[in-house]
Amino acid sequence: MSQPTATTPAQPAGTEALAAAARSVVDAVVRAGDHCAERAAELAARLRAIADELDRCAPPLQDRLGEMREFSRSVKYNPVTGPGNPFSPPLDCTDPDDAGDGTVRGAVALGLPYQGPPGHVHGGISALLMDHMMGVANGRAGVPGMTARLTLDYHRPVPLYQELTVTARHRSSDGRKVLTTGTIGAGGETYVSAEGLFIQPRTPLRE
Ligand SMILES: CCCCCCCCCCCC(=O)SCCNC(=O)CCNC(=O)[C@H](O)C(C)(C)COP(=O)(O)OP(=O)(O)OC[C@H]1O[C@@H](n2cnc3c(N)ncnc32)[C@H](O)[C@@H]1OP(=O)(O)O
Repeated sequence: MSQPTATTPAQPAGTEALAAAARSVVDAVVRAGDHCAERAAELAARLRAIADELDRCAPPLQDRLGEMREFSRSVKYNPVTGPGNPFSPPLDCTDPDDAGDGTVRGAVALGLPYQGPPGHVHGGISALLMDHMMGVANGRAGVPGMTARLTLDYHRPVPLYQELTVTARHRSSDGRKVLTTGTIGAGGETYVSAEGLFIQPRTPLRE
Protein backbone atom coordinates (compact mmCIF):
# COMPACT_ATOMS: atom_id res chain seq x y z
CA MET A 1 0.00 0.00 0.00
CA SER A 2 1.40 3.42 -0.91
CA GLN A 3 2.32 5.79 1.89
CA PRO A 4 0.86 9.31 1.92
CA THR A 5 3.32 11.92 0.71
CA ALA A 6 3.42 15.69 1.03
CA THR A 7 1.64 15.96 -2.32
CA THR A 8 -1.14 13.50 -1.41
CA PRO A 9 -4.31 15.49 -0.66
CA ALA A 10 -5.36 15.00 2.96
CA GLN A 11 -8.32 12.67 3.39
CA PRO A 12 -11.06 14.26 5.45
CA ALA A 13 -11.64 12.83 8.91
CA GLY A 14 -14.40 13.04 11.53
CA THR A 15 -17.36 15.24 10.68
CA GLU A 16 -15.64 16.39 7.51
CA ALA A 17 -15.53 12.78 6.29
CA LEU A 18 -19.21 12.48 7.15
CA ALA A 19 -20.01 15.63 5.17
CA ALA A 20 -17.91 14.41 2.22
CA ALA A 21 -19.76 11.07 2.22
CA ALA A 22 -23.15 12.85 2.35
CA ARG A 23 -22.04 15.11 -0.50
CA SER A 24 -21.12 12.07 -2.57
CA VAL A 25 -24.58 10.60 -1.85
CA VAL A 26 -26.25 13.78 -3.14
CA ASP A 27 -24.07 13.65 -6.24
CA ALA A 28 -24.79 9.96 -6.84
CA VAL A 29 -28.56 10.41 -6.33
CA VAL A 30 -28.70 13.06 -9.05
CA ARG A 31 -26.37 11.18 -11.40
CA ALA A 32 -28.25 7.88 -10.98
CA GLY A 33 -31.67 9.50 -11.37
CA ASP A 34 -34.35 7.07 -12.57
CA HIS A 35 -31.67 4.52 -13.44
CA CYS A 36 -31.92 3.24 -9.87
CA ALA A 37 -35.74 3.52 -9.66
CA GLU A 38 -36.18 -0.18 -8.82
CA ARG A 39 -33.98 0.11 -5.73
CA ALA A 40 -35.06 3.64 -4.77
CA ALA A 41 -37.42 2.64 -1.92
CA GLU A 42 -34.90 0.31 -0.29
CA LEU A 43 -32.04 2.82 -0.58
CA ALA A 44 -34.25 5.64 0.71
CA ALA A 45 -35.08 3.58 3.82
CA ARG A 46 -31.38 3.00 4.47
CA LEU A 47 -30.57 6.69 4.08
CA ARG A 48 -33.47 7.64 6.36
CA ALA A 49 -32.12 5.24 8.99
CA ILE A 50 -28.75 7.01 8.83
CA ALA A 51 -30.46 10.41 9.11
CA ASP A 52 -32.36 9.16 12.20
CA GLU A 53 -29.07 7.99 13.74
CA LEU A 54 -27.49 11.39 13.17
CA ASP A 55 -30.59 13.12 14.52
CA ARG A 56 -30.18 11.24 17.78
CA CYS A 57 -26.68 12.82 18.14
CA ALA A 58 -27.91 16.35 17.44
CA PRO A 59 -28.30 18.73 20.40
CA PRO A 60 -31.45 20.87 20.74
CA LEU A 61 -31.64 23.28 17.81
CA GLN A 62 -31.32 26.41 19.97
CA ASP A 63 -28.06 25.05 21.44
CA ARG A 64 -26.72 24.26 18.01
CA LEU A 65 -27.69 27.70 16.69
CA GLY A 66 -25.85 29.20 19.67
CA GLU A 67 -22.71 27.17 18.90
CA MET A 68 -22.86 28.29 15.28
CA ARG A 69 -22.42 31.92 16.35
CA GLU A 70 -18.79 31.06 16.99
CA PHE A 71 -16.73 32.23 14.01
CA SER A 72 -14.71 29.02 13.58
CA ARG A 73 -17.89 26.92 13.59
CA SER A 74 -19.66 29.19 11.11
CA VAL A 75 -16.66 28.80 8.79
CA LYS A 76 -16.59 25.02 9.15
CA TYR A 77 -20.29 24.66 8.37
CA ASN A 78 -20.97 27.46 5.90
CA PRO A 79 -22.73 26.48 2.65
CA VAL A 80 -19.96 27.55 0.25
CA THR A 81 -16.54 26.65 1.66
CA GLY A 82 -17.56 24.70 4.77
CA PRO A 83 -15.92 21.27 4.84
CA GLY A 84 -18.42 20.16 7.49
CA ASN A 85 -21.48 21.04 5.40
CA PRO A 86 -22.55 18.55 2.71
CA PHE A 87 -24.45 21.35 0.96
CA SER A 88 -21.17 23.15 0.19
CA PRO A 89 -19.44 22.08 -3.07
CA PRO A 90 -17.03 22.95 -1.23
CA LEU A 91 -15.20 25.91 -2.75
CA ASP A 92 -11.52 25.62 -1.90
CA CYS A 93 -10.47 29.07 -0.76
CA THR A 94 -6.98 28.43 0.58
CA ASP A 95 -5.06 30.89 -1.57
CA PRO A 96 -6.10 34.23 -0.13
CA ASP A 97 -4.06 36.86 -1.95
CA ASP A 98 -1.69 35.54 -4.58
CA ALA A 99 -1.93 38.80 -6.54
CA GLY A 100 -0.91 40.80 -3.45
CA ASP A 101 -3.72 43.31 -4.06
CA GLY A 102 -6.32 41.97 -1.64
CA THR A 103 -7.90 39.64 -4.20
CA VAL A 104 -9.17 36.43 -2.64
CA ARG A 105 -9.25 33.41 -4.89
CA GLY A 106 -10.92 30.02 -4.74
CA ALA A 107 -11.33 26.95 -6.93
CA VAL A 108 -14.28 24.67 -7.43
CA ALA A 109 -15.71 22.24 -9.99
CA LEU A 110 -19.47 21.80 -9.83
CA GLY A 111 -21.38 18.64 -10.76
CA LEU A 112 -24.96 17.79 -11.71
CA PRO A 113 -26.56 18.76 -8.38
CA TYR A 114 -25.71 22.38 -9.25
CA GLN A 115 -27.10 22.31 -12.78
CA GLY A 116 -29.40 25.03 -14.09
CA PRO A 117 -29.40 25.18 -17.91
CA PRO A 118 -28.36 21.77 -19.32
CA GLY A 119 -24.63 21.21 -18.79
CA HIS A 120 -24.24 24.49 -16.95
CA VAL A 121 -24.33 25.92 -13.45
CA HIS A 122 -27.57 27.33 -12.02
CA GLY A 123 -27.43 31.13 -11.92
CA GLY A 124 -28.41 31.22 -8.25
CA ILE A 125 -25.43 29.05 -7.40
CA SER A 126 -23.15 31.56 -9.17
CA ALA A 127 -24.74 34.30 -7.05
CA LEU A 128 -24.09 32.24 -3.91
CA LEU A 129 -20.42 31.79 -4.82
CA MET A 130 -20.07 35.51 -5.57
CA ASP A 131 -21.83 36.68 -2.41
CA HIS A 132 -19.68 34.46 -0.24
CA MET A 133 -16.36 35.27 -1.88
CA MET A 134 -17.04 38.98 -1.65
CA GLY A 135 -17.86 38.46 2.03
CA VAL A 136 -14.52 36.70 2.49
CA ALA A 137 -12.70 39.54 0.69
CA ASN A 138 -14.37 42.07 2.97
CA GLY A 139 -13.51 40.03 6.05
CA ARG A 140 -9.88 39.81 4.98
CA ALA A 141 -9.85 43.57 4.31
CA GLY A 142 -11.15 44.17 7.84
CA VAL A 143 -14.55 45.48 6.72
CA PRO A 144 -17.01 42.56 7.17
CA GLY A 145 -20.63 43.40 6.50
CA MET A 146 -24.05 42.25 5.39
CA THR A 147 -24.95 42.08 1.71
CA ALA A 148 -27.34 44.93 0.85
CA ARG A 149 -27.22 44.68 -2.94
CA LEU A 150 -25.73 42.15 -5.28
CA THR A 151 -25.52 42.74 -9.04
CA LEU A 152 -24.41 40.00 -11.40
CA ASP A 153 -23.61 40.06 -15.11
CA TYR A 154 -23.87 36.60 -16.62
CA HIS A 155 -21.62 36.84 -19.69
CA ARG A 156 -21.47 33.14 -20.62
CA PRO A 157 -23.08 29.99 -19.22
CA VAL A 158 -20.82 28.56 -16.49
CA PRO A 159 -19.81 24.99 -17.41
CA LEU A 160 -20.27 22.02 -15.07
CA TYR A 161 -17.34 19.66 -14.40
CA GLN A 162 -14.67 22.25 -15.11
CA GLU A 163 -12.40 23.84 -12.54
CA LEU A 164 -13.62 27.37 -11.98
CA THR A 165 -11.68 30.23 -10.45
CA VAL A 166 -13.73 32.45 -8.16
CA THR A 167 -12.24 35.81 -7.18
CA ALA A 168 -13.30 38.79 -5.13
CA ARG A 169 -11.76 42.05 -4.07
CA HIS A 170 -12.74 44.85 -1.72
CA ARG A 171 -12.68 48.05 -3.79
CA SER A 172 -13.70 50.92 -1.54
CA SER A 173 -15.46 51.95 1.65
CA ASP A 174 -17.61 55.00 2.33
CA GLY A 175 -18.54 55.08 6.00
CA ARG A 176 -20.30 51.76 6.65
CA LYS A 177 -20.86 51.18 2.91
CA VAL A 178 -18.44 48.74 1.31
CA LEU A 179 -18.08 48.18 -2.43
CA THR A 180 -16.73 44.85 -3.58
CA THR A 181 -16.34 43.09 -6.95
CA GLY A 182 -15.91 39.49 -8.02
CA THR A 183 -15.67 37.12 -10.95
CA ILE A 184 -16.21 33.49 -11.88
CA GLY A 185 -14.07 32.28 -14.75
CA ALA A 186 -11.89 29.57 -16.23
CA GLY A 187 -9.06 29.43 -18.73
CA GLY A 188 -8.79 33.20 -18.93
CA GLU A 189 -12.52 33.60 -19.74
CA THR A 190 -14.88 35.44 -17.40
CA TYR A 191 -18.32 33.84 -17.17
CA VAL A 192 -19.78 35.99 -14.42
CA SER A 193 -18.80 39.34 -12.96
CA ALA A 194 -20.40 40.81 -9.87
CA GLU A 195 -20.55 43.92 -7.79
CA GLY A 196 -21.80 44.02 -4.24
CA LEU A 197 -22.75 46.70 -1.75
CA PHE A 198 -22.18 45.54 1.80
CA ILE A 199 -23.09 47.42 4.97
CA GLN A 200 -20.92 47.18 8.03
CA PRO A 201 -22.97 46.73 11.19
CA ARG A 202 -23.24 49.64 13.61
CA THR A 203 -21.62 47.46 16.24
CA PRO A 204 -18.76 45.28 14.95
CA LEU A 205 -19.54 41.65 14.07
CA ARG A 206 -17.96 39.39 16.65
CA GLU A 207 -14.99 37.30 15.57
C1 LIG B 1 -12.29 35.97 6.75
C2 LIG B 1 -13.76 36.33 6.83
C3 LIG B 1 -14.65 35.23 6.29
C4 LIG B 1 -16.10 35.61 6.36
C5 LIG B 1 -16.93 34.71 5.53
C6 LIG B 1 -18.35 35.07 5.62
C7 LIG B 1 -18.89 35.41 4.29
C8 LIG B 1 -20.37 35.42 4.29
C9 LIG B 1 -20.88 36.50 3.41
C10 LIG B 1 -22.34 36.35 3.22
C11 LIG B 1 -23.00 37.69 3.31
C12 LIG B 1 -24.47 37.52 3.35
O1 LIG B 1 -25.03 36.70 2.69
S1 LIG B 1 -25.36 38.50 4.40
C13 LIG B 1 -27.01 37.90 4.29
C14 LIG B 1 -27.85 38.57 3.21
N1 LIG B 1 -28.08 39.96 3.58
C15 LIG B 1 -28.99 40.28 4.49
O2 LIG B 1 -29.73 39.48 5.05
C16 LIG B 1 -29.11 41.77 4.80
C17 LIG B 1 -30.53 42.20 5.10
N2 LIG B 1 -30.55 43.64 5.24
C18 LIG B 1 -30.19 44.23 6.43
O3 LIG B 1 -30.01 43.54 7.46
C19 LIG B 1 -30.07 45.71 6.44
O4 LIG B 1 -30.84 46.29 5.41
C20 LIG B 1 -28.60 46.17 6.29
C21 LIG B 1 -27.74 45.60 7.45
C22 LIG B 1 -27.98 45.73 4.96
C23 LIG B 1 -28.55 47.71 6.35
O5 LIG B 1 -29.24 48.13 7.49
P1 LIG B 1 -28.65 49.28 8.44
O6 LIG B 1 -27.42 48.80 9.11
O7 LIG B 1 -29.81 49.73 9.28
O8 LIG B 1 -28.19 50.40 7.44
P2 LIG B 1 -29.00 51.63 6.86
O9 LIG B 1 -28.91 52.73 7.87
O10 LIG B 1 -30.33 51.23 6.34
O11 LIG B 1 -28.10 51.98 5.59
C24 LIG B 1 -26.77 52.41 5.72
C25 LIG B 1 -26.40 53.07 4.40
O12 LIG B 1 -26.42 52.07 3.37
C26 LIG B 1 -27.37 52.43 2.38
N3 LIG B 1 -28.08 51.22 1.93
C27 LIG B 1 -28.58 50.23 2.70
N4 LIG B 1 -29.13 49.26 1.95
C28 LIG B 1 -28.96 49.64 0.66
C29 LIG B 1 -29.31 49.05 -0.60
N5 LIG B 1 -29.93 47.87 -0.69
N6 LIG B 1 -28.96 49.72 -1.70
C30 LIG B 1 -28.32 50.92 -1.64
N7 LIG B 1 -27.96 51.51 -0.50
C31 LIG B 1 -28.28 50.90 0.66
C32 LIG B 1 -28.33 53.38 3.06
O13 LIG B 1 -28.95 54.24 2.11
C33 LIG B 1 -27.38 54.14 3.97
O14 LIG B 1 -26.66 55.07 3.21
P3 LIG B 1 -26.26 56.54 3.77
O15 LIG B 1 -27.54 57.20 4.16
O16 LIG B 1 -25.36 56.26 4.96
O17 LIG B 1 -25.55 57.18 2.62
